[in-house]
Amino acid sequence: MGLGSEEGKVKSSWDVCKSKERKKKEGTKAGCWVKLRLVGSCISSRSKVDSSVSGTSSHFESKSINDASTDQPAAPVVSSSTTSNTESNSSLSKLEEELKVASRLRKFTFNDLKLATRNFRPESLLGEGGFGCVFKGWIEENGTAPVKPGTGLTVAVKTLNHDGLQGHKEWLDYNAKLSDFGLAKDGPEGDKTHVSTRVMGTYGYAAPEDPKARPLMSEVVDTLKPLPNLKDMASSSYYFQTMQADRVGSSPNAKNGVRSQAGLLSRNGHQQRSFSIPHGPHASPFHHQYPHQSPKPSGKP
Ligand SMILES: Nc1ncnc2c1ncn2[C@@H]1O[C@H](COP(=O)(O)OP(=O)(O)OP(=O)(O)O)[C@@H](O)[C@H]1O
Repeated sequence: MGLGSEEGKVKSSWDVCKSKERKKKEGTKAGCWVKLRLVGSCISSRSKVDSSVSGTSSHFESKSINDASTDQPAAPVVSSSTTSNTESNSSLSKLEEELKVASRLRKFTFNDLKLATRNFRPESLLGEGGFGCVFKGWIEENGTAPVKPGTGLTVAVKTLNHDGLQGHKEWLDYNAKLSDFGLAKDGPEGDKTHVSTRVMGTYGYAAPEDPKARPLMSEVVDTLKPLPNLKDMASSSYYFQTMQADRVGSSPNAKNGVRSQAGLLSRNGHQQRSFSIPHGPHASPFHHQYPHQSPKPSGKP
């Protein structure tokens, strides 16, 4: 990315950034989020800012802008060589992959980036995106320490807006130790009649810096084994039953042409409540989500 064309924008962008910053400082004590890229080169791993030094909440992300570059300080990207047939195996290899990437992370302090960009000074401003300003800085080739301008690696550091959510998800993920063991089943959607038996959910997530906190996949599988047959659970659910009834009712082959309402099945002219709802339709968590009529357009005006 050429820097010359950015020169004209620098002053005005900086003014915009500064005045925004001023407003934010007055209104909130929220931390500064930063994102980092190499200029004309790349770091193949994602990195995180340690905000403990500055006491502010900071986020750092390195992004490749030139994947063809081979002069890299970070380890090469590990290729995925695991060929798994089962889902748990592929999940396992995915986790392994994540751990390998995590082990290559560089951890920056806010101060590192502050010094690298010479205190985010106006002269270091490269430009402004929708979510914040981008500054030029210099860090050592194989580490995180700031170095003199013109030496080491040139990087672009983005300070994310205080009230923006860019990078928020990654930051939360990084901070999570083990979380969300919730499991869910894929229900039928639209035209699809197939009910997936695949269990969706996060088996567990360990912070990259603490891989020991991650449970072994075999432990996860053992935990899941005693669960009741999820396929049966799904097909006897209120959601599935109602969906089926609605589909039969809206089918052109439906004999009596009576469409079902949520929670009621129409068979042979008799109305009966779906057996999967012991306490009526309000017992279902899907009650408010599922439309009473088929979402499928009828094709008629
Ligand atoms: N690596 C870089 N080298 C040189 N200039 C850069 C670099 N990265 C960003 N810039 C400058 O900073 C400006 C903003 O970049 P940024 O990545 O924030 O843009 P964006 O993706 O449009 O923003 P956002 O994601 O906030 O909407 C760019 O238009 C460019 O002028």
